[in-house]
Amino acid sequence: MDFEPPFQGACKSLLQNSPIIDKFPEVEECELPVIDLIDLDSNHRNRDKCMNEIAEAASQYGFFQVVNHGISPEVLNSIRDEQKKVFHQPFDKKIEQRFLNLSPISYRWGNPNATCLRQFSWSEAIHISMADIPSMNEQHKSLRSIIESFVKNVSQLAESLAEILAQPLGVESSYFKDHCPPRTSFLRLNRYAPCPFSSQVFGLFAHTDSAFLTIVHQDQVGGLELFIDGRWIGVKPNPEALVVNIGDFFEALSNGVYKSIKHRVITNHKVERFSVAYFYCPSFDTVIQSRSTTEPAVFKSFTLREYKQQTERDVRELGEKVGLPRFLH
Ligand SMILES: O=C(O)CCC(=O)C(=O)O
Ligand SMILES: [Fe+2]
Repeated sequence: MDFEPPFQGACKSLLQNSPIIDKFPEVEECELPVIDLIDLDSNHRNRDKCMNEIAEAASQYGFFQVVNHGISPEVLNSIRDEQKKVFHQPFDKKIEQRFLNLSPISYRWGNPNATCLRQFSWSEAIHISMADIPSMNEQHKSLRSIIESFVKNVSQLAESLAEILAQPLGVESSYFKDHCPPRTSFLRLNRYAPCPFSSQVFGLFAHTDSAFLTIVHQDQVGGLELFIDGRWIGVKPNPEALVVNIGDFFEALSNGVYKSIKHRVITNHKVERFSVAYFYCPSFDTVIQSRSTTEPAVFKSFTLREYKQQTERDVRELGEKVGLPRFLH
């Protein structure tokens, strides 16, 4: 199929040099906490309870699901359809310098920096900076317009969740409006191709997200796994829900109270999988400083620029990001 990236060639030497793993151990599937956001309605008597549930899930699991999130099924289905169409374009087209008229390297596949099979990702992604959306190609009008609708909704959701999570930390209510202007976040369209080595290669290797929080719309194929209490757990897809996870910057801001949990995606032998992830991020010069009235700061303050530079260096030299441990006091 001419849309498929040459995954097999790219990870051939990694496959040869890696010890043969019979199979990834079977993981248990779990239902993440599901939080009904209808309760956030300002007059609702359950509003405080709902806010507590969000903060509790963020500190216990770092991951939760939300229903009644305000994004219509039509928008969610349309973005899935458009995403499918764009990934099913010829591979040669996708690797063109200015594919969709986005910044260079917006289209990514595999992992050119992988030094071992564990770091390879049998997937492709289009990483879209919010700042790039207005310049997207005219011939992809329908993709652009559905991205705009999705982003309009998901960015509001991200801001509300962030404000709720900020409250118990004593972070001023204007913090996110001030530091996360609309242009600084990212959208990532993911496609996980069927993989003949599904017992040995990941769809997306284990990582934490460089964001305040991430909101994921996944299809019903499944494959997302989280590392909780020393073991990997599979997330059972819920068609009504979006998945929310805490990223590194909220873990740092909250002085380790909210957890940025390692997660990965396993491949599927037969079917392709799609997901859309929205990364709620601050501007480059925002200083992220751990807030706590009672505990000493666990992390040194850093700007997003410093974090990104450190991450890029680690990926170049080690094949993967080290992340927050680099900034421990
Ligand atoms: O595909 C998923 O479910 C998760 C995607 C993800 O973790 C990411 O894009 O950072
Ligand atoms: Fe992620």
